[in-house]
Amino acid sequence: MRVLMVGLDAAGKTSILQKLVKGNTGVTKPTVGFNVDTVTYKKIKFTIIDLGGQDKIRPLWKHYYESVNAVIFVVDSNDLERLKEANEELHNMLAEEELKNSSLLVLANKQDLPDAISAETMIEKLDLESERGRKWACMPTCAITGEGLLDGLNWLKGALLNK
Ligand SMILES: Nc1nc2c(ncn2[C@@H]2O[C@H](COP(=O)(O)OP(=O)(O)OP(=O)(O)O)[C@@H](O)[C@H]2O)c(=O)[nH]1
Ligand SMILES: [Mg+2]
Repeated sequence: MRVLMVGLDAAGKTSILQKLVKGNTGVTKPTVGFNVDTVTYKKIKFTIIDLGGQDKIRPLWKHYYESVNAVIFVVDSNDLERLKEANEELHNMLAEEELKNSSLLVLANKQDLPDAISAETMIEKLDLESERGRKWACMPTCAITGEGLLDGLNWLKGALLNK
């Protein structure tokens, strides 16, 4: 299963990939380009492509849309100022024809931080209910503890198999 992981810079994408692959997070640098790794969970092999989220390189995301089964959109739940920007980038991306049939998993990351909003609030802030006709879910995660990450893979597995 080919999964694209995107989201604004510093949302925690590379940390999430590290946690899933190595079991712990290390020091990360802003991703320029991409990281790719595979994780096998419940007999499903997930190839996760982690793209850099800095605004100048967001235009590169579209080069990876082809033959993607699902998109993971990671949001910093503690960065309330940039939720609007995250909303815009998410919906711009979902408007792309190539992603019409892909499932969407939103990870409300950094749940360990004091101002983090809940997954329910994230659904409202990102207008996810407007995504009719698409399989989507929003889950609370923490890259550092790994909270929610396997629940996310489990949901992706279900979304893939029920297609
Ligand atoms: N407290 C907390 N910090 C996190 C969490 N996830 C990531 N971070 C921190 O957030 C910062 C950015 O994390 P990255 O994983 O590099 O973010 P990214 O989304 O890959 O960023 P780009 O590559 O620039 O798009 C790092 O300092 C991480 O340690 C989390 O769940 N909780
Ligand atoms: Mg990164």
